Amino acid sequence: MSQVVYITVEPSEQTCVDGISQKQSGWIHEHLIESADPVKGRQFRASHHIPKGTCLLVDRPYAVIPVVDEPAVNDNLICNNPACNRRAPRAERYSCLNACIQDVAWCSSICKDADKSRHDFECTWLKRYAESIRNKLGEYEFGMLWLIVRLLATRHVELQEHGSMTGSQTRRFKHGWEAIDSLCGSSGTWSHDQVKSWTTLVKKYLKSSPALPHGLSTDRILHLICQEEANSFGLYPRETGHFPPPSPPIDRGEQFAAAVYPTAAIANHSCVPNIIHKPNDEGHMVFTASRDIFPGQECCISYFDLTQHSELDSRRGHLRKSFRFVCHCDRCVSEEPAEDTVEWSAMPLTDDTI
Ligand SMILES: C[S@@+](CC[C@H](N)C(=O)[O-])C[C@H]1O[C@@H](n2cnc3c(N)ncnc32)[C@H](O)[C@@H]1O
Repeated sequence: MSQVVYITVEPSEQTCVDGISQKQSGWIHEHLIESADPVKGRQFRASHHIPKGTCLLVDRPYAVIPVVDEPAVNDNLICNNPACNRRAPRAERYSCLNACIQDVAWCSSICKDADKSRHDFECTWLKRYAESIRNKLGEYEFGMLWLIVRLLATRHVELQEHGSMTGSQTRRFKHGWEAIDSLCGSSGTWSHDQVKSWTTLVKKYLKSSPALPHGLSTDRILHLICQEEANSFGLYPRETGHFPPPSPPIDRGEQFAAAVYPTAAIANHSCVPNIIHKPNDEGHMVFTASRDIFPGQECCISYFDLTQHSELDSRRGHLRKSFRFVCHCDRCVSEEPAEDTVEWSAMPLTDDTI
């Protein structure tokens, strides 16, 4: 293996200065702890005072896909080696010899070689299905299915390297496939019609086969889609979560990738977030405290650009539609007119309400 591939370092051994990761793997601030909320589920809390500007988390994606228009000519396409994820400018790119899809490229021959076993897992599937999925179902569905294939590819590499899934008993947070396995989201989270449509996609495109040898049941893959849809991040070049929104507003830029992060996925949403998040140049998700956070306080990000939805109805409507939950952040609860309290929380998350 070359020096740019996976470097596995215990989180405690790593340092983070001014929001910049010093290592290739994940890092978690010692005062950021996991706890549980009866309504929201898992959450991050501060165990001690965390000063504004503190870097809290640098998390490496378990799987990431590029999301760009016209990949062949787009300089924002990222290197497909998951240990790199840096931009792969057109002039310096290495493509797949099997010519699977143009979205797959590496920034150097070292990255291409280092990514061989992971890409081999997805290559036949991409060659066989990518074009027809894109033509029939569009870019969103293709991206979702490809991200699932990449989750399975990383699991495949993890199994090859360790023989079994590595345990997290000695760590503060689960990692690897074990962390992906424990992500929230199930068929109960999504509408009946949505689950029915995903079931059809799983049977058609994601069943275990020689083209996609994952060995998992169709139910498990359906569950993985439900988890991925509740936990994946869009990657934008600039920060998300400034509150109050600065004037003029900060445009977070155009999405260039989508990813699933094992630890960052624990962060709940708040419409008055105390964490700003942004991917670094290697696609690692970096959390930074946007104000002082006091012991016991929940640490939250914003799941969307807060300048796009300022009123309570607009914010809650957006979260219900895109993420299928009723926001119970401090700001939404405090802005609820008394008579609305029952209405919002009693409203079922069925298709006709979104
Ligand atoms: C990315 S996960 C966050 C971690 C999650 N709480 C867990 O248990 O793993 C997103 C899910 O957390 C819950 N959630 C996040 N923010 C919330 C909020 N402001 N109000 C209510 N539920 C929230 C919703 O169930 C949502 O689907």
